[in-house]
Amino acid sequence: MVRVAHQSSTTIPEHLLSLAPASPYVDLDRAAWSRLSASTPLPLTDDDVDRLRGLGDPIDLDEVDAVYRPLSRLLNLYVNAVTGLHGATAAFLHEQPPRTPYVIGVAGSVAVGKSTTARILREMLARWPSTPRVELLTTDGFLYPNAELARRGLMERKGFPEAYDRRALIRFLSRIKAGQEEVRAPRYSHTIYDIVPGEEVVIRKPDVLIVEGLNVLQPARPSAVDESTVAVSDYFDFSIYVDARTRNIRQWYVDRFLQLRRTAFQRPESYFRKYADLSDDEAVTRALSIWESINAPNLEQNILPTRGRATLVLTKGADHKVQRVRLRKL
Ligand SMILES: Nc1ncnc2c1ncn2[C@@H]1O[C@H](COP(=O)(O)OP(=O)(O)O)[C@@H](O)[C@H]1O
Ligand SMILES: CC(C)(COP(=O)(O)O)[C@@H](O)C(=O)NCCC(=O)O
Repeated sequence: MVRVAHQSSTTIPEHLLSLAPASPYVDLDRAAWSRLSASTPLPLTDDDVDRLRGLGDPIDLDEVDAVYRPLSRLLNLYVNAVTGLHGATAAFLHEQPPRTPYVIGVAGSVAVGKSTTARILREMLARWPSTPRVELLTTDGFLYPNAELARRGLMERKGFPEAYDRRALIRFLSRIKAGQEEVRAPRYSHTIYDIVPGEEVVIRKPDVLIVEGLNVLQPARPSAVDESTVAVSDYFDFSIYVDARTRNIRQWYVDRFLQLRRTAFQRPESYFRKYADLSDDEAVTRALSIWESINAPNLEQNILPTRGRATLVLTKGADHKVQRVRLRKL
């Protein structure tokens, strides 16, 4: 007999224990994870990491070595395995193997550091001979423009699933997966806090596409019809959830807001120009108010519930370093 924790009076017969749902993840601490790629070369330098680091993210070469070197090796194995599988299907059908991009989703809260993760991965994957062309797309380009958000009463819901044109994002991904020569997406600017009229992001048949955004792991909406019954993540070959304690992410958000106040907010065209001259205390109050009214509820209600759908979960500590890695094995 094995006693179950917290249920001192209940026991489960051992033969039934094997029927308990197994976790689909293998859970590794930082040291165990980093030992997995001993023979993989580290292709980046300190200068590369300086260039790729996001605002407020202290990532360094040691972190890239310990966390991203094994991840890039794993992804290289997966890309090659999928290419082999496509080859097998094509051989069976007497067709040429298709050239379709391998698509990786990167999810997580506002201010958790998704963009640094995505940029480092992009650079590392591009150094493998089988995937020299790696493109990066952020889903903010699929937010409705501010005028449309205002019309729908969603200006205080930027980043919530309903603030995105999900159908357009799904159309974009289906064209990518179909191997279309050129696929276009709208461009979002954090400076003007809106879609940039007349500007587009053009993606041209990459070997790998990394799609980064708050909501990329949202399941399909059950009530929707036709193509929207498909989830964005149906187009992913692999997905990563960047995770951390909410109180740490909140602190990172406030710290970044204070940094932005001295930099991006100073630009005359910045939507946040009105915050550029706030005192430290006023800026902290303003940042916390945006966090508590928009980003925290979105994290709790929409983003965190998608964590269990990811192929890999990177859990960061208060110092931004990844402490734990969970990899889906089932
Ligand atoms: N108001 C802003 N002005 C300029 N850049 C911003 C602003 N807010 C966020 N950013 C930048 O946009 C990128 C994405 O931020 P975010 O969506 O919070 O994701 P994450 O922090 O997980 O990468 C980051 O590089 C961040 O520094
Ligand atoms: C633009 C974002 C919604 C992120 O979009 P994503 O690329 O993750 O789809 C986010 O960075 C944002 O601006 N949120 C609104 C609340 C705030 O200003 O913090």
